[in-house]
Amino acid sequence: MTQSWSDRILGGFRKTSARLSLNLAGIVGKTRLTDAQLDELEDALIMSDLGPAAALRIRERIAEHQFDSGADEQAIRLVVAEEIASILRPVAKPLDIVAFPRPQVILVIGVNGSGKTTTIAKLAHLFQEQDYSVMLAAGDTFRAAAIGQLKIWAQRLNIDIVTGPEGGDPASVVFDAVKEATQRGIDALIVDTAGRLQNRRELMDELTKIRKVLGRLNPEAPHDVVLVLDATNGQNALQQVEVFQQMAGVTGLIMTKLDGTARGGVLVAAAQKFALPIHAIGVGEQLDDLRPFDADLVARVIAGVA
Ligand SMILES: Nc1nc2c(ncn2[C@@H]2O[C@H](COP(=O)(O)OP(=O)(O)OP(=O)(O)O)[C@@H](O)[C@H]2O)c(=O)[nH]1
Repeated sequence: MTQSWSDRILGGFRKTSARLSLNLAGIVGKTRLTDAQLDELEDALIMSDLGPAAALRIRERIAEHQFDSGADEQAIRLVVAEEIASILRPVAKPLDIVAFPRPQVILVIGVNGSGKTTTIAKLAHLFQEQDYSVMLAAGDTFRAAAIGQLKIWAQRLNIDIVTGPEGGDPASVVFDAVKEATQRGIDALIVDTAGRLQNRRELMDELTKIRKVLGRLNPEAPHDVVLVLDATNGQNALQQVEVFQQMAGVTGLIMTKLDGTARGGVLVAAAQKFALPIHAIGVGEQLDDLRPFDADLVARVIAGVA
């Protein structure tokens, strides 16, 4: 039986939600919580991967809240859900195709294994469903397997892909791709990039060069620099945002693998800390497993009131 969308989302946030539940159990107050109870609550939120800043914000909200019918677990959860939603709502922004002139160039970055290739395929599929024409560029020339994987997806999606030789210059692949996409009036050009963080200097040079070449062809390009994060990485994902911010100037995030054993609370921590748009979330390995990011649903699931 296939799982529903909210079941999958539940999957990805179950760990966070369960830990929060465990830690909230037993907190019962009158119209206001005591400082000790607020401390307990704040700890519970931090342990649920929401991060210290979001935890403090939620604590303050609860501290000022007047629980007229008593502060039981459910009443507290509702306030927690509302505050998480208010952290998430401003960052929930789909990736829209608006570039003029076309194409909109979307650079996709992230460490190897984060789900970058699959996310590119899912994004391409999403745009196709919205009747946009899409082209791919295999800018990770470092590994033949990366080029091969992307080719297979392009075939499945029936879209064109520009590739270069293994070990070739990624910037030249991107240059060719933008030229071709421009000539053909393609709406969205999605560019894969290498993700070997262990050699930061090289990667940074590579990304800088790609940006320079793009800028020469179209000063607006890249229109988007989307960082793909693996939700199962928990707090490490936050460090990756910082590193890639410095290297490539991230404009938005997509968090993947929110279906399995993910620690989805990290999404709230990222929203609070970086205020970067979260374009979508990945909840599986299939093409239609990229979903818009629904701030209210995610907030309710984490707080356990869904
Ligand atoms: N469960 C789940 N698995 C995913 C999701 N997205 C990607 N994957 C899987 O994660 C693995 C890595 O995905 P890739 O797309 O190959 O990741 P990549 O970042 O391109 O990695 P490299 O090809 O090693 O650079 C694959 O087995 C994917 O099927 C997701 O949302 N949920």
